[in-house]
Amino acid sequence: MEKIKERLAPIKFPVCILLFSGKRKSGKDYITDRIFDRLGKDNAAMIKISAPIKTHWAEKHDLNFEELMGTGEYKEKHRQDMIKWSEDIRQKDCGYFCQAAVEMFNAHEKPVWIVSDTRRRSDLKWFKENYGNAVKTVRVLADDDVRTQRGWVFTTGIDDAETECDLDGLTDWDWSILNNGSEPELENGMQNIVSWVNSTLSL
Ligand SMILES: Nc1ncnc2c1ncn2[C@@H]1O[C@H](COP(=O)(O)OP(=O)(O)OP(=O)(O)O)[C@@H](O)[C@H]1O
Repeated sequence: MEKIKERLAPIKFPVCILLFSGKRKSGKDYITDRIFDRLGKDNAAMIKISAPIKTHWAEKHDLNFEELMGTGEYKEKHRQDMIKWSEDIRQKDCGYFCQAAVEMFNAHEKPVWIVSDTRRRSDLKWFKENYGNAVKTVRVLADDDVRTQRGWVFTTGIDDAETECDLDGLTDWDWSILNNGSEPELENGMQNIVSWVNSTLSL
């Protein structure tokens, strides 16, 4: 019965898609969680492009998906192998994991999509090609010393890899949020986005 309901659910075109990116430990998950809470689960879907990669990887290697999605050592241990494997798939179809993530999180049921882990120019391209002006980009910024306090350690092979650096040269973000620990500054940044989304939803 559940399956039939799912199949009959109308496919909606999203009103807006917020693509968040930023360096490791800049606070992407922290900020997107807070924005998601404010918009509410009736309005918003949270999408993690890394989730379908990790599901496939966990199944293939009989690993724990929750730990792969978390922030601990387990994730770091598998990160490089997963990247290489997913790269091979992405070379054949650059939007493969974006599309898989949209489906995995049932995003088409919600008008607002929050993507918390945009890492590549090809991710931006895929969303823009498929959803046009609905797509908005948000860069999360934090100084290295603040990221270090949050547990970041520069790691060769990760921090100098395409997944960390591909978006570095871009400057034309719709919004940038500075997340160096000042709550008023962060609040102001989040509120600008939430207000814009709410006004777009009520059009
Ligand atoms: N403004 C903030 N106030 C308090 N804690 C914060 C803030 N921003 C981030 N943190 C904390 O810093 C840590 C790293 O943040 P988070 O996991 O959101 O970073 P990330 O950019 O998603 O990292 P990664 O790319 O490695 O997954 C978390 O423990 C988070 O709770």
